[in-house]
Amino acid sequence: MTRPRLGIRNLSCGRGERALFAGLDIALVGGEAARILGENGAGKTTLLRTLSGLQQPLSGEVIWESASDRPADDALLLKDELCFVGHDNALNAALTPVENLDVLMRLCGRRVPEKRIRATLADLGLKRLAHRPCGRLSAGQKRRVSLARLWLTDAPLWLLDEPASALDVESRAVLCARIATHVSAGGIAVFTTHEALTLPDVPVRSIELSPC
Ligand SMILES: Nc1ncnc2c1ncn2[C@@H]1O[C@H](COP(=O)(O)OP(=O)(O)OP(=O)(O)O)[C@@H](O)[C@H]1O
Repeated sequence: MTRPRLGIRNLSCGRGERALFAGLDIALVGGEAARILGENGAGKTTLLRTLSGLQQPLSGEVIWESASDRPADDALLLKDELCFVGHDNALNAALTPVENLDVLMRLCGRRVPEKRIRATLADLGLKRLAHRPCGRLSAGQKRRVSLARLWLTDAPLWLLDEPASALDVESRAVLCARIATHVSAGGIAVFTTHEALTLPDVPVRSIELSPC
């Protein structure tokens, strides 16, 4: 079976004209995970934004080779190939977890039955909060709602920016297990974290961003 590939070649990224890092080379295939390291402001979020297609690199290239029949040079913003959980939760405070997840999945080109969204929230211990406006949830509860996307998507590429922020120990372990399952099934996960995140039975490559 073909495995997806993510190639990052001689990549230089920045904000405006200013380069944050340069000459980054990474090659990942399905079944691999990468942890992006670097001090505050090193450009970890900028890298994930660039990989997702939300911003252009200053130079270099990002190549996504899908496991499907898509051409190798297709843009990464192929919504159904990518699940990007950003540093912000991207939740509308006035909408409930069920409504927010419905919107977020539609933005990725997926229609997920409400029944499945509710079941996923229940599995994640959020059953009683499923219909409460997200503005009335705690920081960790909001993060868990945002991360529930990882149980609803079948995108092969996951880009996760500080996914464990605000999570308690138990939720962090559940998250790690979910990422490991995704990678073991042939997916690719690229994540940033300041905390130690251990993915059971999955090799994780550490990539340090060095300032220019
Ligand atoms: N919207 C923006 N406009 C201009 N500059 C920005 C913007 N967002 C971030 N920056 C700058 O870009 C640099 C890299 O930011 P980035 O968020 O990628 O770093 P990071 O490695 O993810 O940091 P942290 O560990 O604090 O999350 C920082 O110096 C920051 O000040």
